[in-house]
Amino acid sequence: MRHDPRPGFGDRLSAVFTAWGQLCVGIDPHAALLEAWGLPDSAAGAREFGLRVVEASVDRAGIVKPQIAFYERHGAAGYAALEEVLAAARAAGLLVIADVKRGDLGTSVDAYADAWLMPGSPLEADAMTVVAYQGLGSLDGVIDRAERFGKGLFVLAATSNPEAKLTQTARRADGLSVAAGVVADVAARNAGLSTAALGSVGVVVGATIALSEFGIGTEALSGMPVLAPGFGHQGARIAQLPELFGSEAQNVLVSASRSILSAGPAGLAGAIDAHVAEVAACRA
Ligand SMILES: O=c1ccn([C@@H]2O[C@H](COP(=O)(O)O)[C@@H](O)[C@H]2O)c(=O)[nH]1
Repeated sequence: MRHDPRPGFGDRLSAVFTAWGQLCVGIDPHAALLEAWGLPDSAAGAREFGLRVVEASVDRAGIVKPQIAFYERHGAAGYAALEEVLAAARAAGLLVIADVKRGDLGTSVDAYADAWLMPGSPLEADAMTVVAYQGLGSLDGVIDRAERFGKGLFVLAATSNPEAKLTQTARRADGLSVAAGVVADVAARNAGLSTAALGSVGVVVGATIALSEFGIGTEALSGMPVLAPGFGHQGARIAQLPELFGSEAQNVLVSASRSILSAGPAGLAGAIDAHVAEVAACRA
């Protein structure tokens, strides 16, 4: 029998769901939000913004998702700010998903995993988003690292943006849609790697899409964490969670950024509480 030195990400995620529910609070310091919050459009502003979201999330929600693009746009100083936000969130016990959407051939994408998942890395997170358009096999090294370090991965399958449909509903050589193929490949990898009820490799499925139009049945998502952006600002309603994901709604991370962040610093805690309550109400 295999000996797992660290608890798997799936197990940690399940514990967070039980303790705090399924809301994932986005940390997206858009320039417009920085202005609305009275913060400068700079690395210092993005740092302050991120730290305030972390502070408001503690004891209210269990998961945060920094969107790395909004730190990267400030260059090296943005990355330094991000390091502080990531460290503060992890030190506070929040589960941190780095929304970085990395993908490449094996050796290069492995280095991304070292950056975002390796214990002790300045950018260490608990999970990262990845892209499998070079084949799920290109992520073998990343998946191995995730398993070894007790970390998680979310592979883009059917994304929330409308422009994605043309590509993600295209047929692969095996007849599956690109989106359904990613889901099937992830399910196969989880089956081989984890005995946990919830695997450590999950998928990104937008809450704005109709799964059936992408050739995905909800049962295909069984046992895998599903990161679902698109709630709030992009139009999906949290109340639709059961209708969108059926029995697999229990595995969904309900991701919302602007619908929470637009409440401003004074309204932030209340907005998080309201989102948490809405998720809990439709899961009851
Ligand atoms: O399919 C996807 C994948 C990622 N995202 C990211 O999630 C947030 C959504 O922000 P909102 O303000 O709640 O719309 C953002 O960081 C996206 O880059 C996504 O929207 N869709």
